[in-house]
Amino acid sequence: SPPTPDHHIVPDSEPAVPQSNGANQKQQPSYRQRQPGQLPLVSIVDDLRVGGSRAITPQLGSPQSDIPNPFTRFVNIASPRPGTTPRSASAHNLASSNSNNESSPDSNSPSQIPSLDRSFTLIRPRKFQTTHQDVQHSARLQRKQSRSSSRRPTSVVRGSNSDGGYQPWHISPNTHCNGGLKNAVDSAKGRVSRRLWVGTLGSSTDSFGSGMRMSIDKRMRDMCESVPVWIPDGEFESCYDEFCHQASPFVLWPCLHYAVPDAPKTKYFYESASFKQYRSVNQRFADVIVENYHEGDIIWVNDYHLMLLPGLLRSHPKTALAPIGFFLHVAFPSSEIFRCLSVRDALLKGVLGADLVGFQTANYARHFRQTVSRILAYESLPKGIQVEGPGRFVDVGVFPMGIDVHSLREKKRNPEVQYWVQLLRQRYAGMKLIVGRDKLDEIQGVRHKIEAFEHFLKANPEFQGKVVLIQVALQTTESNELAGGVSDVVARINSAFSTLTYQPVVFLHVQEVTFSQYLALLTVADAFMVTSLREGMALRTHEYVECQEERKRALILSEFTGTYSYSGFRSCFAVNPYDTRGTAKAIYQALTMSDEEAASRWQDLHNHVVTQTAQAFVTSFLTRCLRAHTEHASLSIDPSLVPPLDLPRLIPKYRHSTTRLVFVDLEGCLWVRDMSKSAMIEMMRSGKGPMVEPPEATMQVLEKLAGDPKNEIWVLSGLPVKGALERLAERVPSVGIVAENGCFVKTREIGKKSNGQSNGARWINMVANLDFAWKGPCIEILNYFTERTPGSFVEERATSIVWRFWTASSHSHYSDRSWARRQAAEAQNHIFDSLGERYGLRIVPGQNSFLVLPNNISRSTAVGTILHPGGPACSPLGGAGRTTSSTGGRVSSVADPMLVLAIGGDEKLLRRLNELDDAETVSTSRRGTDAKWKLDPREVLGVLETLTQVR
Ligand SMILES: O=P(O)(O)OC[C@H]1O[C@H](O[C@H]2O[C@H](CO)[C@@H](O)[C@H](O)[C@H]2O)[C@H](O)[C@@H](O)[C@@H]1O
Repeated sequence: SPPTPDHHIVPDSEPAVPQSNGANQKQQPSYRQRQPGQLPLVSIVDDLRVGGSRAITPQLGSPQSDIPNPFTRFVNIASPRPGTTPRSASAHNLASSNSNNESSPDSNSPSQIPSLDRSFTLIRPRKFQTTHQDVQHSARLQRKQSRSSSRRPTSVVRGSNSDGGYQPWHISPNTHCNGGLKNAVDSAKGRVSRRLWVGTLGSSTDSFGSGMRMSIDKRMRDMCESVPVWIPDGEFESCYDEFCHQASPFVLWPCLHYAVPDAPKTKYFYESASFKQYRSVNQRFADVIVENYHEGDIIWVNDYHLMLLPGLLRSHPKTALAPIGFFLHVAFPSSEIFRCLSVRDALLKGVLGADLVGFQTANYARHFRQTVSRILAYESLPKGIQVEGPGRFVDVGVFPMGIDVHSLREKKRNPEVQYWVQLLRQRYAGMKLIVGRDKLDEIQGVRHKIEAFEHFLKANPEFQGKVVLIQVALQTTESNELAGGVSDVVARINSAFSTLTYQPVVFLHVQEVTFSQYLALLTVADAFMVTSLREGMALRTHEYVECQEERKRALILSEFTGTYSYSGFRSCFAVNPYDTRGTAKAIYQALTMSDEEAASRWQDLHNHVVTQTAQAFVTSFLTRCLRAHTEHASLSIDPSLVPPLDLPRLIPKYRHSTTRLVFVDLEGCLWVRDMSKSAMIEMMRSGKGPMVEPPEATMQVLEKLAGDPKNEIWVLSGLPVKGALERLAERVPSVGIVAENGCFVKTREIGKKSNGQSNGARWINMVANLDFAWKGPCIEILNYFTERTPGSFVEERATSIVWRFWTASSHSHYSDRSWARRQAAEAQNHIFDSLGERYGLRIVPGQNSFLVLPNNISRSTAVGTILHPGGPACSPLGGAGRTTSSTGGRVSSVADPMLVLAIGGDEKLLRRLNELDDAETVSTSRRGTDAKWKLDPREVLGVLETLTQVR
């Protein structure tokens, strides 16, 4: 068997290279043809639910933290298509052309003039609400919508058309529906030129006739960059209210937030039909997307309501090759919790239809990887999941959502906000205000918060009459307020501590507060308090920090929120919401700290808020999605479609090129089937490298090739310098060598100096200035896994570490190998989580081993240095500082090669070289490839031998 196939998939931080490759033209997604540096155009499909009209259920909408409705957290990002320039009509025009009856509470404010950047509400006139029952139904649905309508960029609502004039429907601005995701995507407009939001219309649509649907479809598309998904009311309710939200039976929302079910509920859930409706809703989304998809689009699916959608799209012929991203805005629990879901396999497989799965924090991402590995038995690597079967790889990444600071600053300047600031200051003069805003859901810990406040008042009587908790709450279901016991606790505190002029808890429903009033509250607050038992992020804390620019007061934050996991937020007062006494103590500390301490804490928080922005979130997610897709696209190309190397075509080109640069892999290519596996293992284990050297045939071919003055030959290897490569360098000094996957480069010796000494060819350390403090802890982790994995061992190299987890002989039991692979996956996750980010490491998986090395090092980076003068700093092996090679500042002596020939299995490198005009790239991998040609590794020596004879 060949020497260890050293790590051919070499992902690193460099952006994927767009390319055009004749051989695979049909497979090339069109986005590759876009201009360099230009992101594909974005079509955002967003929350379009009908209902939630503010006329009926006015909402508090936070333009920052609230993201579009679950059903609309779906962004379809597309390349610009000729002739589809979006219309630039403003929403104001839109509204006035359809109706002069806007009922927005904010519509008097000049800053609320509608624009396309805002949400819209399509309002159906009263005339259509024909029966009492209909009105009731509409109101009920709209109340349900209210939990998320504040996040909709657009909604269609049954509302009142108060001027009495008849319009089939009209659009009015919905300033409450200014979703965070929409803001984020809008604010990244410079990079994403077109979007299409896809979402549901929300409230009851069963009675909408086909004519009305068609005109809504048209208006949505023409004016709002949106496409509605029409879902029957019953199906919507079952999917959203039952499968997505209901606490009993145990379904998605509680599960993702660690609410463990009790047995009877779980049993009931097995029999529940709501999953069928969930699937059907996901299918309806898939149908609409397929209908609207054009090659070059990126599809971005948002949140837990649409977990099956990526898989459905991947299995449809039209979207099978599309770039698909999935982002989960909420938490993802430990595998021990997720495995309680009876439909766990289907949900995970659905999500894995994406090219990229994104999470808010590293913990959620790790939980997901572990869950997939444990439940589906797929290989879980730090970079993502190796999906079995079709040979796909799915990237898993962390993309913390943030707020659009600029847009919030603009909203703060609204005179209405200032008006309310003054009013609140007068009203609560001499008192301290604690503000909170939460979904009224047990998981957001509102009851815990109020109980802690009660404890605080009891323990600190001097604060009685002097501190008010203003709690804004968004009711999510009709019963959970009572079930959570929140009203009871509020009533208890207020009856115990109220006086004629003082009420300790002011409890408001979101609908009772305008956004301006809310911003005013954030501005005057002495503390903001979040006590979620679990939460994806908690961006309302970011809004609070931004609103406190002047006062710089405290943030009291649950340690179970995604926000808290970011170091910038460690300057809050962290609380464990289950610990009432501890939380009460934090309230006391927050209200009594000195101004200096407050300012210093706030500064840390603020630094984080302005760095982790919505724009950064959108840009990094989309860029990574595209990159992941590009990398995966070549893997999923059917290898049989890549033509075998056409030697008769290559030879004339080779003959007529007077300067040739040849890159060829050593292991698995120049060196195949020569060393027995046991000899190789022995060599690695004992470090007795010099005892083994590449086969004689390899040496001879290299000698002949390098002996041709027209050639510059580079051998690429994952092996360490010591051993086989040293022997190769001695035997064929005129060959350049890249060792340890790019950590070392040996320049070529090109003749002897007059004194008979060599011209100074030397080994160059490409990573001399890097911090290698990670090696100790990494070896420690691997030693632990070595003890549990028979036959495995750690191989320490100068700049990297290899763990060989499978060295057993062929008669070992299969289960031993799968055990070893599981251990390897666990070990990789462990190393990645504890050391990866801190030290900038990456892990490159091989068949029976994996390699840990610095992030910015790869064969492709080393080849970049060879090709381009003035590349990254290099220093001599063992030495420090910068140096130049023997060729006077550049590693290669060929300034402008007429032919670049690359043969090997490093897909990233081949793809990069494809960019060069005169490159012939040949893949020896059995997988799909973007290389121009493929070649059986056993034929490589023969091909090179033939080239040595070309005259
Ligand atoms: O109420 P749902 O329809 O179930 O939607 C769930 C919540 O979605 C949004 O919050 C989530 O995303 C936020 C931004 O990424 C994140 O900060 C938060 O922690 C997540 O839960 C929305 O903002 C909430 O109002 C919804 O309840």
